Amino acid sequence: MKNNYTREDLKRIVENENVRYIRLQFTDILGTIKNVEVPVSQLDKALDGEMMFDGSSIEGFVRIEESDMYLKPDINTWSIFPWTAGKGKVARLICDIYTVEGEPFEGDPRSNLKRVLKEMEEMGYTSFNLGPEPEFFLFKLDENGHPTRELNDQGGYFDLAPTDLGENCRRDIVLELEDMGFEIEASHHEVAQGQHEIDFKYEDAISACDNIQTFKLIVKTVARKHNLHATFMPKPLYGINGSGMHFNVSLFRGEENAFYDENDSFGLSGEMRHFMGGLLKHARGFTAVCNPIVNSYKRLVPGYEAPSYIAWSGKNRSPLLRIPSSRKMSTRAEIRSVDPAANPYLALAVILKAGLDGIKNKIDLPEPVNVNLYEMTRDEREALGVNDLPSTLYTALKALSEDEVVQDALGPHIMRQFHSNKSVEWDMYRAQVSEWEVDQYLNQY
Ligand SMILES: Nc1ncnc2c1ncn2[C@@H]1O[C@H](COP(=O)(O)OP(=O)(O)OP(=O)(O)O)[C@@H](O)[C@H]1O
Ligand SMILES: N[C@@H](CCC(=O)O)C(=O)O
Ligand SMILES: [Mg+2]
Ligand SMILES: [Mg+2]
Repeated sequence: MKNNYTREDLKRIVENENVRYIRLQFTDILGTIKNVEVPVSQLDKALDGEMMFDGSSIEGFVRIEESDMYLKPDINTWSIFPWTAGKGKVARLICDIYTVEGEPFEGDPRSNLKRVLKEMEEMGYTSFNLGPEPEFFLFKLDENGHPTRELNDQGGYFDLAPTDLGENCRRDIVLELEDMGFEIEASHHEVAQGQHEIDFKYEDAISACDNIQTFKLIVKTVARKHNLHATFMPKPLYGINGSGMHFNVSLFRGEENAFYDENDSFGLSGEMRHFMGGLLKHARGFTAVCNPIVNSYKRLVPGYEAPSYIAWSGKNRSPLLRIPSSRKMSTRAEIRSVDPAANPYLALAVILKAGLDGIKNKIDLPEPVNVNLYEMTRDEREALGVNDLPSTLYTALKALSEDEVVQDALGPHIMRQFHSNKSVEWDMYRAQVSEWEVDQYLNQY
């Protein structure tokens, strides 16, 4: 979704399209999109990277004493929000964050991903590609406009109307996404009632993460217009599938997919096997980043097409990694644990770093597990050397503290802020008394 506009192009577009405001966007450590909105008269100043904001007001960024930060827009991310037609349109530019000293800010997830990508380039690769598969639920709003957990349809996987009442909403979402330059590959109802998936074409790491952030914004905005609430919460309802955001990834060297080898019996290169070996080795360490909220772990349980065990397969959907059957340019690894609560820039940084560590250290890829892991006993899994993914945010944070490669992928600033913020979240959660406990214990004890 990158364009190649010059400053002059933007000025012409502003004039022709009657753009009145520009949102300068960035993402904080927790994955939330932040905006500084400026009138279009400030376009030059913004493009010169001279717009300042107060970093101390952003969670996990900096202390009051060092709060001034600069927003440096990426001109290739210019886009007009299609729903702002009328009086005056609003456009956005996605920004990197710089310190007053003119250095990329180490707490900025987008700049941090660029740092890890440099390491990849030094190893001879030219791009890391990501095709994400974000899933979400559509729920009804109550009479006060607040979200409920009441589903608005009874549809199932690939069902068509009239059962799929969310279809009109999803179709509108796709149209708005296309207006913003997304190349939509597929859009369908997911396995659970009220659950949807829209897949867009893979792009290089930074553009793909920018796309995920834009995608979430558009899905939520359009759903509201249909009087629905779209949620990317990983497991909103007990007993049915949760929402994942599978990451399909590949490393390219120029026009060549470094994961593909036509001479290998599976069509997979040695680099890919080592990359996957690295992913498996660091899977426990990177889980806190890819599954960052308490609720993420309610999804990573057996039986709902989400992984709970560290293994790979070419066929089935119960392990952490799957190798979809397409080859040549589409040869890719699908990481099935990631969920849509993850900060995409951070999740991709830890995944890339884990894979590169596999290549650097020639980490061996174990044998695939082509049976349904959900149906195996712990002893059977242990006999195959299959470990568990962390089952709570607490165990995931502990595994993160023990994995230096994953910590390096975050850098010390993000690591410190992420870990302390998430530890507070866990402490708040563990003191709660849930309905399940009351139902189980109130009478019995
Ligand atoms: N070389 C590649 N590198 C990274 N991503 C790729 C590559 N080739 C294709 N993709 C992306 O992979 C994604 C494939 O999504 P698709 O829904 O087909 O996967 P799936 O795993 O079969 O679906 P599901 O898990 O929902 O059953 C798309 O975003 C596509 O653009
Ligand atoms: N919803 C499932 C994935 C279903 C699928 O394979 O598309 C998950 O939580 O990951
Ligand atoms: Mg899916
Ligand atoms: Mg998938």
